[in-house]
Amino acid sequence: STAKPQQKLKEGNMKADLEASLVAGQEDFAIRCRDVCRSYGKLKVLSNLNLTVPQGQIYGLLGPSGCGKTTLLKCIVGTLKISRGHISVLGKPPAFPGHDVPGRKVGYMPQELALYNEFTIGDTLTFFGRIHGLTSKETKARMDFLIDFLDLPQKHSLVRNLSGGQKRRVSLGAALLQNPELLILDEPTVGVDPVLRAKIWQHLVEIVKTGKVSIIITTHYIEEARQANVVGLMRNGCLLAEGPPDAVMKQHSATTLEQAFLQLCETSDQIDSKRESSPQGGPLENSQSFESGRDESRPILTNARVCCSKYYNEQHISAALLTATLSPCVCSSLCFQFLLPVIQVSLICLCVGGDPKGIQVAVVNNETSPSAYSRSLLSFLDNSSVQQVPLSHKDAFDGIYNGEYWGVIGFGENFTSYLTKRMIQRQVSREVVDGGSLHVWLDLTSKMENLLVVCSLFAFVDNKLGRMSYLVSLPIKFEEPIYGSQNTDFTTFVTPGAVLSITFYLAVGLTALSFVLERKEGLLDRCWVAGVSSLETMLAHLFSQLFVISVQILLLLLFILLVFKIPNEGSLVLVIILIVLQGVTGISFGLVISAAIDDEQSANQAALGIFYPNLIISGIIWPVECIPYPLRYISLALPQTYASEALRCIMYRGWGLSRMMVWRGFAVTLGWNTFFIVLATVILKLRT
Ligand SMILES: Nc1ncnc2c1ncn2[C@@H]1O[C@H](COP(=O)(O)OP(=O)(O)OP(=O)(O)O)[C@@H](O)[C@H]1O
Repeated sequence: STAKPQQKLKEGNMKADLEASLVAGQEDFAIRCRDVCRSYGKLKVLSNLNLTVPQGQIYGLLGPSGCGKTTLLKCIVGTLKISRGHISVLGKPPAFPGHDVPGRKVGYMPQELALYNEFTIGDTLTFFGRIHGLTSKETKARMDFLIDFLDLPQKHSLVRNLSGGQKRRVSLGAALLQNPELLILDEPTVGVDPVLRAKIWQHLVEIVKTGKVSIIITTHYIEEARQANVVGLMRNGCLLAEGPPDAVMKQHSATTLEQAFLQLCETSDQIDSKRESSPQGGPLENSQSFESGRDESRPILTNARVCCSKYYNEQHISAALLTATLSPCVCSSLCFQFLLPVIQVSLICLCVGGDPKGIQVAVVNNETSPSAYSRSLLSFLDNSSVQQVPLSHKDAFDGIYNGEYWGVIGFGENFTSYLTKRMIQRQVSREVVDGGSLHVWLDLTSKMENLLVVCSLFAFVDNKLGRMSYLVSLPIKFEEPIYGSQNTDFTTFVTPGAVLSITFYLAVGLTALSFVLERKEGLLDRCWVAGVSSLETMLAHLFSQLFVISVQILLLLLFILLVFKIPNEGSLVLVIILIVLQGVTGISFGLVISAAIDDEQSANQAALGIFYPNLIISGIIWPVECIPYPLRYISLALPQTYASEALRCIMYRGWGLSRMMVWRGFAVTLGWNTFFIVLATVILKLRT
C-alpha cells in the first residue's frame, strides 16, 4: 500500500521535470491538447491526452501501431471531432470561425497517400498550389525545388506509375509546397530509403530554425525522432512522456529512445495491473470515461469553409477541383464513359422490341388440292419470322408437346370451299365458319413469340384476301393513328425511358464512386485541411459529372435519332434539357449515397440495389398502367416515371411545355434534384 503513493510521487516529479524542461524559455506553443478524448463508437482511442507542440520546434510523436497517433493528428487538423477536452492549433481550436486552420497556414500529409492517381507529379503540385493560392511562378519554383529535394522522378510522371515510396514523397511535397507555418506529417518517412530519410529530417530541422515553422511528425523509426526538439511517447491513447529526447532518455537512464520507451511501457503496465487488481478501479479508468453511446467515427468534413477566402482565389480552387474531379474521366476511362451509354442504348434498340426471327411453327394442311386456298395463304406468311414445318396432325402435336414448335397452324380438308361459302353466302352454319377458319394452337409460355405468330396471320389474311378481307375480318376498324405510326414498335416505347434511365444510373454510379473513393483515399481530408469545403468539392463533382453526361447525352441522341431512326416530333432543346436534368438527378442522388456511405462496396451495392426496382416500376419497360394500384402510386412518385412520359410526349407527340404531361415531367425532375441536393447537404451536416 506504501508503493502506490511513492509511485504517484515519482510520476508527479517526472512530469514536473519534463514540463519544466519543455516550457523553459518559451511561452508560445503551436499546438496544445488538454484532456483530449476521442472514440470510434465504443472503441476508446484517445484518453485524457495532453500534448504541447512548442512554437518553432519539431515534435516527434512516437508510439506503437494502433495507439491513436493518426486519430490525434486528425483531431488536431479538425477532420475528426473530439468528445472531450480542448485543442488549440496556432492559437484557436481547429475549424474555429475566422481561424486559419484549416487553410494555407497548415501543411498536412495524411497517412493515406491522398493523391489523384491520374495526375502527374507536376499536376499534383500545381493542383495544391492553386488551392493554396500560389501564383504559377511560385508553384513552379517550389515544384522544381521539391522534385530535386525529394529526389522525385520527372514532373510529367504519372502518380499511378510511381513506387510506394515515391508516392509518399510526392505526398510530402504537397504538404511542404506552400511553406506552411505548421506542418502535420503522418509517417512521412515510411518507405523512404535511409539517405533520403536523413535528408528529409535535415530539411525539417532547417526550416524550424527560423522559429516560424512548427512541425508535428509521427514515425515508426523511433531513433530518427532524436532529431526532434520534443518527443511524445504515446501508448493506448495516452501520452506516457513528453520532452526533449535527451531529457526523456536521461529520465529513464536509457541510451536510446527505444529503451526509454520500453521502460515507460513496462512502468505503465505495472501501474495498469495494479489498477486492475484494485476493486474500485484506478484513475485511468475514471479518466477514460467517455460519453457512452455516442458514435464519433464520422468525419467533420462538412464544417463551413473557414476563413480561407482571404487567402484563396475562389476561381483557382474551383478550376483546380474541376480538373481534379474530372481527371479520372479525362484520362483512362474517358472513352469508356462516353461510349458506355451509346453501347447500352444501341443494345436496347437492337435487342428490345424487335420482331422475333425463325420461330418454328408446325403446319397441318389437310387440303390436298394444289389449287387450295390454304396453300397460297401459307405462301404469304413471313418466312423470316415464322418457319413453317409441314407435318401430320400427330407429329405436329407431338412436336409442340416436346417443345420443338411454338405453335400449330391447321387447315381443315374443306377450308377453301367453306371459306368461299363464308364470303359469298349471307348466312352460314357454325360448321362452315369453323371449317373455313384457320386453326391455331399455341404454346403460350412465351407470349411474345406467339403474339408474332398471330400478327403474321392477321397480316397474311389481310394481304391475301385484299379487297375481300373485310368479309372475314373482326368488326373492328383501326383508322389512321392520331399520333405515331402503324409501324410503331415496342422499341419506340422503351427508348425514351431507357435513355433517361441510362443517363440517371451512370451519373449515380460515377458520382457515388468517385466521391466515396476520394474520401477513402484521404483526398477529401487533405483538401479540407487545405481550406476547401465539402460543398465546394460536391459542386466540383456536380459540374465535372455534368460535363461527362453532356457528352454522353450528345452521343446518345446522335445514335437514337440518326442511327436507330427513333422519331422526334418535338423540340430537341426540350429533349436535351430533360435528359440533362435527369442526369443531374442521378448526380445528386449519387451525392446522397456518398454522403451517407463511407466505402465504395456499399456505395455500389446501394446504387445497384435501387437499379432494378426503379427500372421496373418507373414504367420504362412496361407501361405504368399495367402496374397494380398500390405500387402504381409509388411508381408515380419516382424520379423517372413522369419524366419518361414527358419525354415520350415531346418526342412522339411533338408536345411542348404548355402540356401538363410535359411540364409535370420537368417539375418532378426539378423537385427530385432539389430534394437530393438538400438531403445530401443535410446528411453531411448531420455527420459533423
Ligand atoms: N474510422 C475508424 N473506425 C473505427 N476504428 C478506427 C477508425 N480509425 C482508426 N480506428 C481504430 O483506432 C485505433 C487507433 O488508430 P490510429 O490509426 O489512430 O492508430 P495509429 O497509432 O496511427 O496506428 P499506425 O501507427 O499503425 O498508423 C486503432 O485501433 C484503429 O483500429
